[in-house]
Amino acid sequence: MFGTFTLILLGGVFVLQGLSYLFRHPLNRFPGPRLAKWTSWYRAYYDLVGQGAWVRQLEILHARYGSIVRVGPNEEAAAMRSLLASYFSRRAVIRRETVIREKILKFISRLKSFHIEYAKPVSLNRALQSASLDILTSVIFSQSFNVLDSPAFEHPFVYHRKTSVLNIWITKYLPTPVLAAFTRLIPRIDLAKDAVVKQCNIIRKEFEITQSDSDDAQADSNNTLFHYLLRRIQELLAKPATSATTSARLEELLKPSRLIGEGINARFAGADTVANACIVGVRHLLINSDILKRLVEELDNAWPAESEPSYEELEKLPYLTAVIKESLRLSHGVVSPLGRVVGPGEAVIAGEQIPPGTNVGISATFVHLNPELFPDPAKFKPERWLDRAPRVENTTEINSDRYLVSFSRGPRACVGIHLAWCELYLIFGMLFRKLELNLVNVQDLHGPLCFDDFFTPIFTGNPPLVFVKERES
Ligand code: HEM
Repeated sequence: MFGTFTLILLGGVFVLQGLSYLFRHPLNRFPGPRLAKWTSWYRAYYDLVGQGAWVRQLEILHARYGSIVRVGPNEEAAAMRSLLASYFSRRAVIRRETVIREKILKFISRLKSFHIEYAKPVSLNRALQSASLDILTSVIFSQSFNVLDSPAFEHPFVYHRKTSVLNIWITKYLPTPVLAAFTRLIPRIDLAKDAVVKQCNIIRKEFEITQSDSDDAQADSNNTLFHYLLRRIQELLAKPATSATTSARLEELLKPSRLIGEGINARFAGADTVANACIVGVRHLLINSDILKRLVEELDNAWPAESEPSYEELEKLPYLTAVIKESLRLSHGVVSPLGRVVGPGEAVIAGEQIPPGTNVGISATFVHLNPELFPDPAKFKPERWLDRAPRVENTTEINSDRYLVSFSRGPRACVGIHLAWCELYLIFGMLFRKLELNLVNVQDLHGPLCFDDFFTPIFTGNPPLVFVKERES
């Protein structure tokens, strides 16, 4: 009896709070679906039941309500960061170039022997995902995950990717016990969770080894992410001028759970994003022979058979650069709107005053596919990045680097940007200089390239299948 009464009381408070929120909230003047103003389960429906359909729903909402849409009760979407930024600085990345190059050579050699080993064409998406995971893990950890060694590029860390990322939305909305029951009920999700847990365990182990190996932590040659973070935080703590507050903050960063978390974060932030840019770029190159021909010509001229240009030399190639920018534009980076909090003062967005404290977010897709910024936006056109017309006053600048927001902008932008660029130059450069990819399913690749929104996009539809041959130099 008492229990029922408490439930009714709690339910009443919840409904009253909801109603007052609904009618008195300062964001009420912004249009949007009624349900979304009241509960974040509106979005959860598209994330979970629609399995990555949120960005598609946002397109519909923008078409219906205009450029600003209220999509949640309050949503329109340091020290560790600066340490990560210096670990991934341009100079540090260039120092690790040989490690990246080695993994790409391994990738290329696996592609070359694929049809002899398996008597079938290579499915490129998984191959590229495997390569990017091995490159990243070999750069930041003492050993790479070596998924490139797996038969037919089907390592579980790559194979279960889609179901693994569904966990992002499940963990966002469900409390842990419900989540545990849910994953056990659906074996596919359980398997994917297993793949994620295994990767987290490898990273945890890597941290424990680094920690126990404290003498080596001083050695410059030991350049893993954990060695670097432990060494730098300890150096900062040892500085005589460090205040008590700063020390407390640094001690907090030294906690194993925090550091392991950063390793896991880097693993999941830095592999699929690079793979996606490659998946999009390679696919478009394979179905646009003129673009491919121009790229290969540029590479052949800059790269005689007997030499291996460095990343810094490849960066100077204009067409290769344009191909990479176009691949980044159409792969978007992160497609879920990235949340930022307005403040301390008001902000003006699309001509509207937004109160401080409001969570706002814009998906990179709406920028990258805006025809006013990128004319004919769905088309893969590297030429748009070359010989851009000078900006005419009071007009929108078109095809501008300013609107290439795959890495986001400002203080929360990607810390791995230099590593990503280096990987992309070397992957695109080496792949198309060294190999000939003969597409066997051209009919599957025409039509728009669609994706599901799992924070980063998961591209749907059939992947390119290719037979690979070494190019004659
Ligand atoms: C084409 C490749 C990449 C793209 C498009 C990309 C995009 C992004 C974006 C948009 C963010 C901001 C997320 C937010 O605001 O919450 C981000 C954050 C981040 N990225 Fe990347 N990224 C790429 C590659 C990498 C690589 C190679 C690494 C290396 C580990 C990396 C590590 C990170 C980390 C650690 C963060 C979180 C930074 C923070 O906590 O503020 N990313 N990335």
